[in-house]
Amino acid sequence: MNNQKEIIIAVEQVKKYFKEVKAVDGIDLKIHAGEYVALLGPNGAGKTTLVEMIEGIQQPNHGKISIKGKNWKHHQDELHRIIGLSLQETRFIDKLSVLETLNLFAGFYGLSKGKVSEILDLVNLEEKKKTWVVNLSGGQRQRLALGIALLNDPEILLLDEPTTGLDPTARREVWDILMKLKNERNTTMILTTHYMEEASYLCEKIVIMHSGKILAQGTLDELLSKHVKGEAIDFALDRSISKDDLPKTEKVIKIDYDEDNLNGEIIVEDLVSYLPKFLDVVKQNNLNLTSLECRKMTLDDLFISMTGRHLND
Ligand SMILES: Nc1ncnc2c1ncn2[C@@H]1O[C@H](COP(=O)(O)OP(=O)(O)OP(=O)(O)O)[C@@H](O)[C@H]1O
Repeated sequence: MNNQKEIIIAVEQVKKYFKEVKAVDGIDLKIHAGEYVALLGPNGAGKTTLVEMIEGIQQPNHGKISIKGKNWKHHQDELHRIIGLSLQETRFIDKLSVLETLNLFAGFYGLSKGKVSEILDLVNLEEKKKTWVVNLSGGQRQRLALGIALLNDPEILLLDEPTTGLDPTARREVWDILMKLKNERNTTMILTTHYMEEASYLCEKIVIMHSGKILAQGTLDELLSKHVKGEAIDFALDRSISKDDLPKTEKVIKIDYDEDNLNGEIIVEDLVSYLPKFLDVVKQNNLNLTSLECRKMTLDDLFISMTGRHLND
């Protein structure tokens, strides 16, 4: 579907090395107008470095980034006008209120008071407009940073870990604002995140990064159907059993069982036919299950299968 849409950001063979550290190591990426894209990966994957090169804050050692056919070297002012960004840690002036802070940034763009009140409403900070920034919660600070990024109605929004460190409710509030933007405007967004739930919920395109490279990219369904097969049974027992006693059929993809910790994971092609056989073994051996979870495969399973690590390790 996106093939017909304009490519708004093109990253070609981009590298950024810091001495021997290959922070970004040969990335190609095309982003279409109106697309929400997640750069998902663990600490040190290169997400911030990549997004900062798209933001013009860092320059690549190699390769090319073009945004609507323009580049940071020759079209800085035009790019500043169409991009809104929120860095990993936004520093505010503590003893300015929310309203004063937004007015300050609105002044840089020559925007009206009407615009500031529209943004206060959009990021749900109307009730906090007289509160000093220093007294805001983490979630409210992030929403203020998002409000500043949205002041000039950017076509492209670049967010570096907009919900890291927030509790689930505060995270959800940020997601609601971003979904509202997606439904009401044609904003293109790139966000970096460690959270697979955030990438899956918000973004149609998920780019999985590791060690400066893209491991895989696509929609959630594409990634899962292409790279991870089966369904998982995660279990824990009250007493030990030999791994050899667990049922093996042609439908089993993988069995992991830790005899010391009495827990394991079985990946199977057909959960409905396998589960009764597994429960029979539990019963025949007079064992009790202390936990049992049957689940679909996730992006974390994909990441483990490709790197041997969890996304959040
Ligand atoms: N200015 C710098 N000097 C030296 N090394 C750097 C610099 N900036 C980043 N790096 C290194 O480059 C690698 C990628 O860092 P980057 O911050 O882009 O990763 P990230 O995926 O955003 O991680 P996080 O999720 O922790 O923010 C890391 O190994 C980091 O230590």
